Amino acid sequence: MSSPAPTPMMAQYLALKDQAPDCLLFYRMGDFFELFFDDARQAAQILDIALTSRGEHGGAPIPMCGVPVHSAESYLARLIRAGCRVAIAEQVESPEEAKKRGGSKALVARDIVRFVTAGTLTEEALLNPRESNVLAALCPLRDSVGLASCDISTGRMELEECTPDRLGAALARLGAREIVAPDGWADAPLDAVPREGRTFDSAAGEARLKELHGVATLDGFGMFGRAMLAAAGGLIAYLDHVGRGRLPLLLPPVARGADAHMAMDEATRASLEVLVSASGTRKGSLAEAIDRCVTGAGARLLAEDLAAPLLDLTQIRARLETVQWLVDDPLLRGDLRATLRTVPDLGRALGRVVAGRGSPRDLGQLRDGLAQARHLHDSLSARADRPALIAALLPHLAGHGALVDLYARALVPTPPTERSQGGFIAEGYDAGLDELRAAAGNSRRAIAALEAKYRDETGVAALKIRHNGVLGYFIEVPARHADRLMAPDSGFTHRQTMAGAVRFNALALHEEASRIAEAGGHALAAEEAHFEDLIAQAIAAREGIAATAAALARIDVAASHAERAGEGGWCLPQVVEEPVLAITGGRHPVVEAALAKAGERFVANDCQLAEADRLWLVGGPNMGGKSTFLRQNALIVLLAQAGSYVPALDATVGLVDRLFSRVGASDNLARGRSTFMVEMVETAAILQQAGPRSFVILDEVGRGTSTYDGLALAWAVAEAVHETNRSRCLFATHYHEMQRLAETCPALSLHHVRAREWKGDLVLLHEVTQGPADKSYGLAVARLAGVPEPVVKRARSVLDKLEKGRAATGGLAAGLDDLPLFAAAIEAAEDKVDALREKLNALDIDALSPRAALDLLYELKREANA
Ligand SMILES: Nc1ncnc2c1ncn2[C@@H]1O[C@H](COP(=O)(O)OP(=O)(O)OP(=O)(O)O)[C@@H](O)[C@H]1O
Repeated sequence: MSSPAPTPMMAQYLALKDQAPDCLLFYRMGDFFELFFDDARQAAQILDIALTSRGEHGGAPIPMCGVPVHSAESYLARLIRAGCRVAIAEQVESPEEAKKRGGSKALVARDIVRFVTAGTLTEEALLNPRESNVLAALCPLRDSVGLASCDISTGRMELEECTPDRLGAALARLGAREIVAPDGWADAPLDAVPREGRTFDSAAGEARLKELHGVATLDGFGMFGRAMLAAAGGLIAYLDHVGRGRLPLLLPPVARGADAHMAMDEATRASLEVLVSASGTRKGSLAEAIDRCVTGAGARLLAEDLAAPLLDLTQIRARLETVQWLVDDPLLRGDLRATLRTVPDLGRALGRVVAGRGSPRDLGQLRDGLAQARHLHDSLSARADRPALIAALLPHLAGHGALVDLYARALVPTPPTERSQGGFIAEGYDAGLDELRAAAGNSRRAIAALEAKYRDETGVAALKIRHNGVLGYFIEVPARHADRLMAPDSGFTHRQTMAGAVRFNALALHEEASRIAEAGGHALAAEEAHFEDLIAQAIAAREGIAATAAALARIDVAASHAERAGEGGWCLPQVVEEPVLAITGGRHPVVEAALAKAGERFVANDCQLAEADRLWLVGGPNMGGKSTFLRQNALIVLLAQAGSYVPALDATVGLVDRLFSRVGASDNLARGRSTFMVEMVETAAILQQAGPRSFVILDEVGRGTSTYDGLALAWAVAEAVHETNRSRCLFATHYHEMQRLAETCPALSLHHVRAREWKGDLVLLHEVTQGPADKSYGLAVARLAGVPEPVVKRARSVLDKLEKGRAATGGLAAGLDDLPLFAAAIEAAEDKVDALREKLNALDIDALSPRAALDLLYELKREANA
C-alpha cells in the first residue's frame, strides 16, 4: 500500500530540510520554531523538552518539538554547545501576502535565512565575552597547508601557511570552534566540516578579498601565498553559505609569518594548562590565574597573547615598557581601569551591526565606547612620559568625533534592544519626526479632553477612554449606565459588551485615534530610515572602530598585567637574545594561588641555565615539587615573551623560539593511543624539532614502560637533547642511575628537590638544590598517602632485598661503564652505513653472477651486523 502524499506543509519542510541535511532545522510556525523527525528527537533530548507528534508521514506519526521564538537564543546556545548546527527557516511572507498570492489555503512561503554554527556566532547571548570565537578554513596545497581564520564577532582575520606537521600546533594556538576543509582531503582534522573542494580556490579567494576591501591589490595588507588565498576563498565561501549571502564583519587580512611567534604544540599547551586546565575549563589555567582585564575584549586579547608569545625583542620590550609604566603609576592605572570598565564591547557591537543583527542598543554602545576612547585619548596625551606603545595607540583612540557627535544627537541616552517599537531616535534630531510625535501627543491630549467632555455629556462619572491591541481606543462604561449611550441619537456606537462593562466608539474619538495611528506609523518609518542610515555610517567606519576596539583592549591587557604584578610582587623580566634562563625566586602562579587559598606558603626556587650548563637533571621524591618547578620556569618564559611581568624576584629570559613540555605517560585515551605511545610520539617531536634556542621540560619521560626500557630511553633522550638539540632543558627523573650522565655530559648538572625524614615521617621541603638526590622516599610518600602500614612494612622488606641484590650486581646501570658517548656511538653507526653505501655504489650489478651476488649479500649482511 503506498503511503499518502505529504501535506503541502510537510512537503515544504522536507524541501528545506534537503538544503540543510547536516543541521537541525528550526521551522518557523507563528511564535514557535518547530523541529520534526530525528531533529525533534535529538533536540528534545539535548534541551530536555517534551517530544510530541503532529500528523503523519509515511503512515507513522511525525515526532515534533518546539521552542518559542522569543527565547530561541538560549535554546540555540545549548544546541550549539552540544555540537549541533542549526538552520533557521523563517516565514518570508505574511499570511495576508500568502492569501493574496495563492488563495485562502495558501501556505506561507519559508526559506532558510541563516545557519547557526559554533564558528559563526555574533549574538551576545551565544558568546562568552572573555573568549574569542574562531572559525578556521584549511586548504592543503602541494607541500603546505593554507590556514585562514577569523572571529566574525569582531572581524579579525588572519592568513598563514605551514607544513603539514606544524598544522596541529597552529590549530592548537587558534583554538578554533569550527574548522572547514575541502571534502576528500584524507588528512583533514577529524572534526572538520567538509566543504566542496572547488570553493577553496586561490584566485577566487584573492578576488573576494580585493572586492571586500575595495583594493586593486592585497600587497598593502601583506604577502599572501596561494595556499593562504585558497583557504581564504574557502572561508569566505563558507561564510557566504551560512549567512545566505550576507557577509559578516571581515577586517583586512593579516599575514601571520610562520616564525613570528614562539612555537608551542598542542601537547605543550595542554601540559602547561595555558588557556584551559586539565579539567577542560578555564578554571585552574594560566589565563585564569593572571587575567585581571576589566573588559571582555581585553580578556580575549590576553588569551591570544598567551597563545602566541612573541619572538621579536623590540615588540616584547615595547609591551613590557608599557606594563612597567602602569606598575610604577598605580593612580594612573586605577583611572584607566575605571574608565575601561565602563567601555562597552565595541568590537562585538560592530560585529553584530555589520552582520545585519545590530540593534539601537548596539549603536548606543558604539557611541559610548568611542566617546570613552576619546576620553582616554585626552588623558593619555596629557602624559609626556607615555611609552612608545601607548603613543602608537593614541591616534586610534580618537578620530571618531563626527560619528560620536552624530550618534549623540541622533540617539536617546539608553536605546532599546528592540527596534520595532521605535523610540530610540532622540528629540531634536529630526524636525519631521518631532512633528509626528507632537501630533500624536496632541491627539493623546485631545483624547484625554474628550473623556472629560463625554463624562459631562452623558453624566456618567465612571466613563473611561481606554486602549487595547484589538479595539484600539474605545469608551467604556459600567453596564448599568450603558443604556444612555445605547440610545440611537447618543452619538456613540456600540462595539463590545463585557461582563459588567460595555464598550463604545464615537466619531471624534475615532478621528483622533486615526491621527495617532497615522502619526505613529510615519514616526516608526522615519525612525527605521534613520536607523538604516546610522548603521550605514558605522559600517563605513568599521575599520577605524575595530582599530579603536583593539587599542582599548591592548591598554586593558597592559593594565591587567600591571595589576597582577602588583598583587603578586612580580618582577620585570629582562628578555635577551642569548640562550640563558636565570630565575631567582621563581614561583608557579597557579600552584601558588591554590596554596595561598589553603593558607600554605609556596617555596620559591631559582633556575640558572646557560650555554655551559644547559641541562638540569632534577631528582627527588614524588610530590617533592619537580613538576611544579619545571612548569613554573616554562610559564615564566611564556609570560615574559607574551609581554607580562613574571612571578619571580629577578628573571633574565633568553628568547625561546620553541617551547616544549612533556609529561611521561600522560593519559590520552581519547586519541586511542596507549599512554606510552603518546609519550614516545611527543618525545619524538621534541627530538626532531627542538634547537639551541628552544626550551624543553621533560617530566619523567620513560616512566610509561618497563624499568629497563624506560631508563634506557630516558638516558638516550637526555643525551640527545644535550648533544644534538642543545636546547635549554629541565629533565625530572626518578632514575638515580641517570645521575651518571653528569660524568659524560659537560653541560648537564644534577639537582634535586629536598626532603627530610623526621621521626619516621617524610617532610617535603619543595626546595630545589644542587647535587644528586640521595634516595627516593617512595615508601615514605606511600605512607603519607595512606597506604596501610602492613603494606608499607612489607614493601620495606622487599626493598631491602632488592637493594642488597643491586649492591651485589652493580644495579640497574651495571654494565654502562663502557657505554660509548652518544655522539661517538652515532658517528660509529654512521661510519658503518657510509662504508656499506660506498660498497653498494661501487657495484656493477650486471657484471655479477647469481652465485657472486648471493655471496656478496651474505658479506654485506655480516658487515652490517658487525
Ligand atoms: N615550591 C613549592 N612550594 C610549596 N608547595 C609545593 C611546591 N612545589 C610543589 N608543591 C606542592 O607539592 C605538590 C606536588 O608537586 P609536584 O606535582 O610538582 O611534585 P612532583 O615531584 O612532580 O611529584 P611526582 O614525582 O609524584 O609527579 C603540589 O601539588 C603542591 O601542592
